[in-house]
Amino acid sequence: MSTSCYSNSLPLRIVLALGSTLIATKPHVTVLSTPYLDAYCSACCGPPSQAGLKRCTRCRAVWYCDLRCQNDDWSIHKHECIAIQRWASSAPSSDVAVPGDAIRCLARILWKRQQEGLGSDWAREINAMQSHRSSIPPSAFESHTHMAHSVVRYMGITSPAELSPFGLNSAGDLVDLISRFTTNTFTLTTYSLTSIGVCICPSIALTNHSCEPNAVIVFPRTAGVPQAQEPLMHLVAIKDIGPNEQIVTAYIDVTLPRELRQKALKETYNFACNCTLCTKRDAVDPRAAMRCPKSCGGICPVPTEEDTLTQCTKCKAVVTTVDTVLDALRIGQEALDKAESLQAKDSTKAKHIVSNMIPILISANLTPSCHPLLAMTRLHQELLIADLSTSLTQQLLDDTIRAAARYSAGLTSILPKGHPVRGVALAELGKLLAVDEPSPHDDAGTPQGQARFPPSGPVRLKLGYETLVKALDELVIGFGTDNGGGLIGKEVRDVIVRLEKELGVWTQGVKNVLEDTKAAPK
Ligand SMILES: C[S@@+](CC[C@H](N)C(=O)[O-])C[C@H]1O[C@@H](n2cnc3c(N)ncnc32)[C@H](O)[C@@H]1O
Repeated sequence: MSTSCYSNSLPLRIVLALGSTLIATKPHVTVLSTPYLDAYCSACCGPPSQAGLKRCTRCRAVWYCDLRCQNDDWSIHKHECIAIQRWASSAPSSDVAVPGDAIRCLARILWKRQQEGLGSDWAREINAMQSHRSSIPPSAFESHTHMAHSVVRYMGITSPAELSPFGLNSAGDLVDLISRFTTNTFTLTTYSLTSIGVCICPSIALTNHSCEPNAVIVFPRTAGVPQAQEPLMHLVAIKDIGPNEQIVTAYIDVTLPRELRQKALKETYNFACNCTLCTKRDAVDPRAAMRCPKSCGGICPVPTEEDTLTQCTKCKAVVTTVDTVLDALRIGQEALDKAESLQAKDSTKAKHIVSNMIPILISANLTPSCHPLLAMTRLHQELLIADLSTSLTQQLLDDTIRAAARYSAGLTSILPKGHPVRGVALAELGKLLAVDEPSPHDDAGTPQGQARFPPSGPVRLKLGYETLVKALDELVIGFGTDNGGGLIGKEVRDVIVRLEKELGVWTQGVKNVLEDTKAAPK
């Protein structure tokens, strides 16, 4: 595809190898989501050091690593601090004492624009971001207007005249800024891809979307980067990119099937995607696939309400359980939505829903990569990992490893090697396999074909080691080869070194026993 498809798209003249960092830049504005305000620094967006975070004593809502981070943020936080206190004083409950991240991010853009100057490069770059002001659908217009009211209230603006210092001549200009924000905002993530907030970065926002991206956006937190430059946002090539090829990233979760991707892109970004993945119809999409009803090893597309005739691409066996599969897909999606909404508030209930639903989806013959089974497995893994921190039992650890293995297997058939999501999932699985077992089971004498998963003892450690080596191979692509895969790459390397030592001890231990046995008097 040439560079000239969609107005400002990022041009590219040279060949770039996978794993290259194409851009590393600090976003213009970053904001943490409310649940993460006390867990990460509001300036560098890093996790707390051993000394913990320090709270702003005035608004008592935002936290910093130390005085240096607090000072770095003060020129904007001095406005924000007053706004948060004003908002909290009229909030109906403590749950909503701080406005959402979108409102806080928009206000930060406006304060920073005022500070930098309306004619500054900073302001020009924000103004140049694409807006859909003239073609916003009525539903989005309503939500933009609602957001505009909240921004004005949060910033303490009481008349249209008070908008002009921020470069806004009318309320319509604010709605326009909100449209730019919605179209160009990025998710702020940790070095291991947990979403913790939002950010605005006009240069990287020039990249267009594809559901089969050749580049990704990550925050690797590379060793040696001064704290004041963090969070540093990297655009990394995950495929070799040729001359005249457009750099494309994914705006949405590309593990979703076509229909859901199209819906999300239309609603938030106002376009119909016609990338290769959205237009190719010949192959079965693993995001919407089930196993052959005759278990021949082939797969079939899942049936839809419109197309109920589906058969195995290998042996041509026809699926006769169409109604069961359609029901499983429908209730699976409902259960996923419910469990996701409960994850933070009532994780026990969320886990109950997920662990009841997964066997139903598996028995409907869905492949591990099929939606909603893949998303459900990821959620299951997250919930189990959260439980592990409070009670580490062998049963729980093994269940978590099985969920992580199923999730990794599902991702492998969807995402290309080197995609950071794949690398992080493999790293998670490897790290789980490397956890000290509370009560290892005795696998000795189990015939090969019937070996249980996960294994115990040195076999498990070896599997963990191999998984982490594979993970590292992927992480150094997805998080950048030049920085060794960032902080997650370093973490994985540390566990690999530990396992090498432990496996060495095991091997040496076995050798010693063998030698002792040989040397023992008969
Ligand atoms: C973050 S901006 C990308 C940069 C934008 N093309 C520009 O000129 O500034 C997102 C907007 O670009 C357009 N866009 C991005 N990817 C596209 C695609 N694959 N097909 C059509 N339009 C796309 C849509 O209008 C979308 O709302």
